[in-house]
Formats: sequence, structure tokens, C-alpha cells
Amino acid sequence: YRKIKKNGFVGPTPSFPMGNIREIKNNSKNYVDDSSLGSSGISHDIHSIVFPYFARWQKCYGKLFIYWLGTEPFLYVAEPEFLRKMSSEVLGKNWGKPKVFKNDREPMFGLGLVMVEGDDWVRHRHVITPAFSPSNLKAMASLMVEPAKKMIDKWVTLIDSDKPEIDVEREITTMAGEIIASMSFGLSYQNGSRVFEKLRAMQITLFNSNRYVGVPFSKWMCPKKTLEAKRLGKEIDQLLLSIIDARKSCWDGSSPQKDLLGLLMDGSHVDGRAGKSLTTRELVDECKTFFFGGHETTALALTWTLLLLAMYPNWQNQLRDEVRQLIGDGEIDFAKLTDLKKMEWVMKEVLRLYSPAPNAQRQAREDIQVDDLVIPNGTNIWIDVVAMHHDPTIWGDDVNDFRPDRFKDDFLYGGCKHKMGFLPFGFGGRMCVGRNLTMMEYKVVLTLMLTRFSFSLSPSYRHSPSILLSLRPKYGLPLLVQPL
Ligand code: HEM
Repeated sequence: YRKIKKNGFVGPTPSFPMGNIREIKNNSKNYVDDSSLGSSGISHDIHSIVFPYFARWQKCYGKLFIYWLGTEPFLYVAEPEFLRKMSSEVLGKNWGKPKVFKNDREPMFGLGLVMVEGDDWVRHRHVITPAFSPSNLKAMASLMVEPAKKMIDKWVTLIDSDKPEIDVEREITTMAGEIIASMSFGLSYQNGSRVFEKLRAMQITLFNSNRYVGVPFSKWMCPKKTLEAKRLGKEIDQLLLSIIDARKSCWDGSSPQKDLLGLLMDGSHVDGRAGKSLTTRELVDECKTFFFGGHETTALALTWTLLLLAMYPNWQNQLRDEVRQLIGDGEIDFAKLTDLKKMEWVMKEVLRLYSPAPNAQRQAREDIQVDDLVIPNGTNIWIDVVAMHHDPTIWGDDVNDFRPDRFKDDFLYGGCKHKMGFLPFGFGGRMCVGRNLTMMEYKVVLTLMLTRFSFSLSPSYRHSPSILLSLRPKYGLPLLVQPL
């Protein structure tokens, strides 16, 4: 604490042993949830809604300050230029992930790519990146169609039985889970429902117990949940191990099964050559990582998109016209998906306003000098992506407007004045490895939905974006869905 103060950082005064957690909780409680107003007062100016404590502290301390979770210091960063300087000093492999989150996240991600560090991270990234190449993804794209069509058929049945109001968030999350399970380890819902249910159950258990991060002995505050998560984690590991063992036993080294696990096994020669290989244990962790890192984020990108398309029918019509012109109403030609440019602008604008990954975290593994400030080794870094995506000083006065065509003129940065101001998929060497997969899934699913239905807001929708690891609509997204 003294070292950080001496190094010139400002911030709210912490207490022992909670740090600033009480203030965070009180601020969140005091925030008046005006979602009961319904859909009429929807504003995209969401930073003070999802992070009321950061919005308050920003007013006192600016875009760079230290706060404490328990006994752990966090450097809050919402200043893109500082982020640029800070990350240009340090190679991707030298950044750590906060050790304090590892205990919570271990059952979900194990030592998969999200968590692993140093030379191990380089090895994992080396094996995994080629599996997500455009040609591999194109070969797997058909796996996305079946779960999406199944969901659409269900919606048709619901509409036929006079239930046109559908909670699309729940539906899309289930579908995206099926897609990622099938793409990651070849499981269809029917034959993989056990793995699938356990993965979901563990996620719910972990969300609920992830509350006193950084406070000494906090894991003993919810011992039942901690043990439950560990138990589920072990069961999932066993199930995934049995899948890998079954594949190993009948794999002759020739063409691998066309899913991510198959490609990783092929690329890594399981338990074989050192240097460029993943062990069986690591393959299990990567399967879990893809599932947890890949399904909810993509589902939320689609969910927020449907909210915005329901609010702005002009854009909904433009996307539908684009799909009809370029893809048509029949089977999707995956090669043509790259032509859907307007859809890409919409996706980027949605990820800007409602970024499913609302923050990124790092931990300094050495003292890092930025201008005249030294970030001491071990300091955690909390990058507030929501704040940067809603900052009028880098986006202009229309920052809170839904304006996808800002990406028409500037496809990469949407006119943002700073290249580090738009970070939906993170930054630097640790940028999201699954972003091409997401783009493809987004386009396939949205194409199928837009050619079958039109969407409008339900009067029962309550606008309340909130953080539960990802940025999600607190009360789901009920929409009125009409067949075309
Ligand atoms: C809209 C969808 C998605 C969003 C918004 C998203 C967001 C992100 C972000 C912000 C990071 C960087 C985290 C950091 O800097 O610490 C990241 C990393 C990662 N993402 Fe995604 N992601 C998405 C989809 C996916 C998918 C579909 C997969 C896999 C199937 C995936 C797998 C990963 C992995 C493995 C990493 C860790 C990369 C590394 O540390 O080298 N993500 N993602």
C-alpha cells in the first residue's frame, strides 16, 4: 500500500481486510434500478449503470487510479494512451493473469489458454491458433446450422401456439452452448447432454460464489459452493477425458475428426513431441476453455444485436435486404458470409455499446515504468472496456447513439480517435483466439433468423444491463417474434 502511494497513484482509501469491497457493494445497491420504466426509456449510456462505483471514482480520481479488492491492489485503467504505453513495454507472454481470480476460475478454465502464462502460453497459443484458421472454421461451419435450425423450429411452434413473446436470450444461450460443444469436442445435444448439463451447472455455481475476491480466507465464506464447483469440475474432467481416450484409442494418425479437439490432437500429437504439444490434461482444459470462453460471449453478442435491431427497424430491414441479396433464402453458402459487410458494422457497433466482455485483466510480473509512474510487480490491472467504449472524448458526442455506419468509413476502429479505445476482443498478443469463429457463428445464426422472422420489442422488456462475468440483460430479452 505504501509503495503504491509513494509511486504517485491516487484512489479511494481501502480498509482491512475488505479493501474497497464494501463501497463497491453499497454503490451497486444504491443504484436505482429504473428498468421498471419498461422499454420507453432505453439509453445506451450504460457505464454508470453497470459500474456505478467506477463511474463515481472516475469523477474523483480520473481515468487511472488504484482500488482494492480485499488485500489485492487493482490499477483501474480507462485511459487508452496509458494502456498503449503500458502494453508496448511488455511482451504478451510477460503479462500474467491476476492470481487472485485463479482459484475461482480454475474449475472452469483449468490451465487452458485464458489462464496459462509465460512460455506455456506461447506453446498453447502456437498449437491452438491454427485450429481457428478461416479454412478450418469454414469446414466446421455446417455444425452451426443444425442447433440454429432446431431453435428456429421451436420458435415456429411457439408462435403457432399463440406465444409470440420469446425470451431470446435464454434460447440463444442454449443454442450457442450446443454449437460450441459440437465444434469443440463433437458433441451433439443428444449424445452430450451429460457433459453439457454439468458444464452449465458448474458455471452457475461459480457465478454465485465469485463474490469476495481478494479477501483473505474468502473461499471459506461459501465453502459449500466452492466444494460443489470443485466436484463438478472433477466430473467434467472425467467425462472429457473419456471422450479424448476414446478418440485416442481409435485414431490412426490420419485425418482427424473435424472439430477443435480433433485439430488440436492432430496439431499436438498428444503427449508426444515436446515444445509444440499439448498433454491430454491440457486438452481437457482447452475444451472447457472453449466452452466457457466461447458460448456465452457469442450468445450475448447476438442477444444485444436483436435488442438493437428490434429498436431500430430500419437497420433490421437493411440487414435482411443484405442477406436476401447476397445469400438468398436457401442453404447458406459459407464462402459468401464475408460479403455481409453491413452485418459486420452492426456487430461491431453492438460490441462497442454492449461489450459482452466488459473488462480485461492483467497482473504485472515485473515493475513496469510508464512515463513517471512505476506499476509495482504484482499489481493487478483492471481495464474498463465499457468506460472506453462510451467515452465521448475519443468517440465524439454521438458516443451513445447506435450508429453502425461509423464502421463504414473506418472499418477497424469506427472513427475512434485512439486505436486502443475499441477493445471488444482484448488487445496485444492475448487478443481473443475465437474471434473468427464468433464472426462466423454470428453471421450464420443472424442470417437464418432474419430470413424467417421479424423482431420487435415486447412491452415487458426491462432494460437493465448488468455484469455477471459477462454483460447481460438482467431480466432476459423478451421480444415479439413474427414469422415473415
Ligand atoms: C463475442 C464473442 C467473444 C468475445 C466478446 C470475446 C472476448 C474476449 C476477450 C476480450 C479476450 C481477451 C481477454 C484478455 O485480454 O485477457 C478473449 C480471449 C480469449 N477468447 Fe474470446 N471472446 C469471444 C468469443 C470467443 C470464442 C467463440 C472462443 C472459443 C471458442 C473464445 C476463446 C478465447 C480464448 C481461448 C481466449 C484467451 C486468449 C489468450 O489469452 O491467448 N472467445 N476473448
